Amino acid sequence: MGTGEWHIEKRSTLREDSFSEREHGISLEKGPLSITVLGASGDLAKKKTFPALFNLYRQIKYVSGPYETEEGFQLLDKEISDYESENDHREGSRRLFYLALPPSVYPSVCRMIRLCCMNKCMFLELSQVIVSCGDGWTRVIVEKPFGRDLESSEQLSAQIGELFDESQIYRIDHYLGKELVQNMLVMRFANRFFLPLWNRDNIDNVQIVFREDFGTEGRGGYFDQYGIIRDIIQNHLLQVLCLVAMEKPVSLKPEHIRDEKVKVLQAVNPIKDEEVVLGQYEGYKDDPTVPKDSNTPTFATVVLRIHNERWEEPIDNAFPNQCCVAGVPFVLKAGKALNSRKAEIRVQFKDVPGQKQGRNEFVIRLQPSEAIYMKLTVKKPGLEMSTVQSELDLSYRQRYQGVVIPEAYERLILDTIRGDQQHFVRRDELRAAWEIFTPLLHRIDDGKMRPVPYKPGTRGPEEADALLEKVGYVQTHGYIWVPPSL
Ligand SMILES: NC(=O)C1=CN([C@@H]2O[C@H](COP(=O)(O)OP(=O)(O)OC[C@H]3O[C@@H](n4cnc5c(N)ncnc54)[C@H](OP(=O)(O)O)[C@@H]3O)[C@@H](O)[C@H]2O)C=CC1
Ligand SMILES: O=C1O[C@H](COP(=O)(O)O)[C@@H](O)[C@H](O)[C@H]1O
Repeated sequence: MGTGEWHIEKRSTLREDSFSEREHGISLEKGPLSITVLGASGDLAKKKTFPALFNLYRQIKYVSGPYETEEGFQLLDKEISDYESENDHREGSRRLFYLALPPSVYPSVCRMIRLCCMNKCMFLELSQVIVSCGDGWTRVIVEKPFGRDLESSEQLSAQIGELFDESQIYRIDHYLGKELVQNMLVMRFANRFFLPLWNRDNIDNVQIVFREDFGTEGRGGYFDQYGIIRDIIQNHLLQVLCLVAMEKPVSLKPEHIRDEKVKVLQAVNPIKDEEVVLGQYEGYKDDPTVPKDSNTPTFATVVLRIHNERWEEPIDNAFPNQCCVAGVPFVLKAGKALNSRKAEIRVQFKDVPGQKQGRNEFVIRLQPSEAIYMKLTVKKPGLEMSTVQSELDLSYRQRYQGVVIPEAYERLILDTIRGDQQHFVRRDELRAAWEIFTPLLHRIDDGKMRPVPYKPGTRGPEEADALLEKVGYVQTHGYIWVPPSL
């Protein structure tokens, strides 16, 4: 739905074999399913939502109209109801609304959906007596950024919470749909060799990195209101941090996993200004939609410390006033218009006494070319007794040849249809995420912290690498990776 005239497009129906029952017992429901994309003419819908929907082979109808009035939504309801009547609707009508919209219109759109477009109960054809609502449902997918800070997010949550139950609200963070993000808990908790090492005694620092080699390009107007912390760090990278740092959940049930995520978020210490570097690429303000005095960061490195037994250094009782030894630094780094595109988790282990060659690193590359590798020291092959840096390498393209890794949105939309909220953000989780970043965001919004300029096509501000070094990261030199040939 957007603005302008109505028009309708039909596509082929879903292949019967494209779903299978999930291990945790969620089975395919039957009955007509209507998916409505609100914000259909926008960037997100074009880049992510439609391709994902297309891959799921669903019908897509396009209905345009204003967001604030009932009229358009009544027409939408009629369109969906007609479709449901044309199909076998005895199993219940299932309606999924995907809000690819700015959060400012979420409340009015949700109100209209509640008022006009909820799934219908089924009638006996002749007597018009309600017999059942079948397995019908109405679910709403909402995109990030969900609010601008703690207060606005809570306000939004309260407004939407009056209209829909938590079980109907799917707060999407597409990083949770990425293959290697979904692998994180399996790797951590299903492998013996990680269990005893995953803590402050062995891990020196963790980096969670997002780099893009293009700027805001046509999205300057949107981006300038949010900046890189709200666009990437407060949501995508923080969600990844949860999976890296959380304790083992009681089970893989969505609520158990989300309970642990909330706990770890609540244990994050307040961010210190001296552990933040902000940057803005030169040329960002040339975009006519960006104010000339914009203070918005397009790059940020933020260090988080987690106050719990696993990650925090114990206070040395001999030096109770000693400050600043705050435990393992989790360095969240994101930037636009840099010299490369990648997203990765880099876990760097502490030095081995007497070993000078390089620290062990465990790297999970989310994109591009999914890979998990472990940098380690081995004997250099040959007659001499010398050492060299090498790797244990699980490159997905090589190891899983012919396997298609689904797009994150494809997976998450399917989860919504199945009613599985494991990879979606719960309300209390969102609140805890905003609690971490709101003070810093307000300091930036008030101009108390300013981004340093950096040249597009570089690594970003040099200060960021200096901060990384200051918190303990030691770059490995002399490591050469030889890509395997297929
Ligand atoms: N299966 C696979 O595909 C594998 C691929 N490789 C490849 O081998 C190459 C080397 O791997 P690896 O050593 O892990 O990764 P890199 O050499 O790319 O980066 C290592 C770390 O050093 C930082 N860094 C890079 N340049 C600088 C600099 N000038 N100053 C300060 N810090 C810097 C990086 O920061 P930042 O994150 O900001 O870049 C990153 O934290 C990479 O291209 C990698 O993709 C290796 C093993 C397996
Ligand atoms: O949510 C967002 O993510 C994209 C990057 O997504 P990816 O899956 O390609 O890593 C980013 O470009 C955009 O600014 C942001 O809003």
